[in-house]
Amino acid sequence: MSNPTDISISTSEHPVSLAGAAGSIKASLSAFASDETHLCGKHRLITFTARLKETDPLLWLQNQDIYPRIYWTNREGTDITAGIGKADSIEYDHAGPNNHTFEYLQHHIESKQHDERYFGGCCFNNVQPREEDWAPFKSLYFLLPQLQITRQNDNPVLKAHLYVHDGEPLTAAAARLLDTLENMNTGKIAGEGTIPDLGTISFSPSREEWITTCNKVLDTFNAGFMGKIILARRAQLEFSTPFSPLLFLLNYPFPESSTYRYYFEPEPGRAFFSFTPERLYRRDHDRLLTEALAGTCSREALAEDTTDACRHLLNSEKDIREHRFVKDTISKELEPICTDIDMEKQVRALQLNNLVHLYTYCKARLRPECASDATVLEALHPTPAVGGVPRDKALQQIMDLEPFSRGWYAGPVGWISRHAAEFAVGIRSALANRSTIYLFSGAGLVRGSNPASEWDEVDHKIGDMLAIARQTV
Ligand SMILES: C=C(O[C@H]1C=CC=C(C(=O)O)[C@@H]1O)C(=O)O
Ligand SMILES: [Mg+2]
Repeated sequence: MSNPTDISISTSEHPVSLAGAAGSIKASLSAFASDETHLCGKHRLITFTARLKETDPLLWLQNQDIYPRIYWTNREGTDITAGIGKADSIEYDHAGPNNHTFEYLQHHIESKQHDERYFGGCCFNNVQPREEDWAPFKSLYFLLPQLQITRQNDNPVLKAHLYVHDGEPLTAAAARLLDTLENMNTGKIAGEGTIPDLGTISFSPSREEWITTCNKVLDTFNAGFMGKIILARRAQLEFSTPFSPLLFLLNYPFPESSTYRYYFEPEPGRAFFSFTPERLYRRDHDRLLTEALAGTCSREALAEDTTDACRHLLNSEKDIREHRFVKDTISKELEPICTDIDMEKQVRALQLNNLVHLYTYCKARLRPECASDATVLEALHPTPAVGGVPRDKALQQIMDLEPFSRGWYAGPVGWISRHAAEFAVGIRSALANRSTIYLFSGAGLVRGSNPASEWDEVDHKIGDMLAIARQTV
């Protein structure tokens, strides 16, 4: 077979209901698969799209019983996708340095003949053995959904991906997709479902252990070995019965907030999700957007309003130093791979619901030979907002000092296509395994950090997720 080319078929010009969209896609799909001129393997991916009347992708997803299930909202809320099923995927599961993982991803995305997005994520560091709860997540797992609702700038569409695998007859691939379309629920939502009662919560490390570990780290700063390190905590929540982790997204109380919403559920009840405010980067061909985000103040800690929290943060010498490590490292890492690096001079305050962060925006142009996601991922991940300075020493310390594996926590999560990508940093995140949910968040330690305040900072960072779990939102 020569290189198959990919095509896109639009099935409805005017917005229609979900059932109408599914019907027109089924009709186009059947017509396509029964056309003999298509049987010669000319096409690898055929994308069918139908415009939809107003549809909420998250409510649609909640109503579907087809896995994997994924969900993505960018920080601005202008780019939303909910997807089900696996048309194609890029999966890799071998321990080793992350640059191998990134190159594997690059090699596979580059070989595609189409520009559709693959959604997924990767491990923070790919060398640490992971607990069994992480098993379905792999070193790297990106997938092209079989069916998805995408809403960009308030224009929802239903998309179906007919993907013909090597050696597979077109009719078999079409039958698979048709089956998913038949099983897609187009009816009314059966009711939201509720989060069951929260039983126990335990923290790893304990507060006492955290303080001891932080003090050890502060000694390494005084000895001059290290500049910054981010230590994370894990909270283990046990519920009375298993439930759908999607309820965390459905119950998120701040739909207008400046956070990404990311959800990846490879198997029923086993999901990784994140309400992260932090962009790793956005790439469109050679144009790159990235940022430094580090340094935190909570409204609660000040018992004052957001304006005061912003003012406090912009005058906090320790937080500015904590932020500076990230800003300087990003500039240094971009230098060899970019031109036109435009890193804002002035640091700003980014307001979330209960927290304020220091934030610096950066844009740059990738050099032609560097315009690939493997190059950008290797350069930027992990920034000293989640790793430390110097990077390798910090990564080793994190593995030595944290009493759990990070898995996908703080790893790059998002989507990638041939010429574009957007990755968020998977912090303020959770791993769900039926009735157990692990929450992850961390804090940046620099010389002068106070271990007890850093413990409280992490409490505030997981505050929204804990409130959902306790049903006190
Ligand atoms: C590592 C996390 O937050 C980072 C991002 C913003 C502010 C941070 C801080 O002030 O410590 C952290 O560097 C996390 O939430 O898990
Ligand atoms: Mg901090």
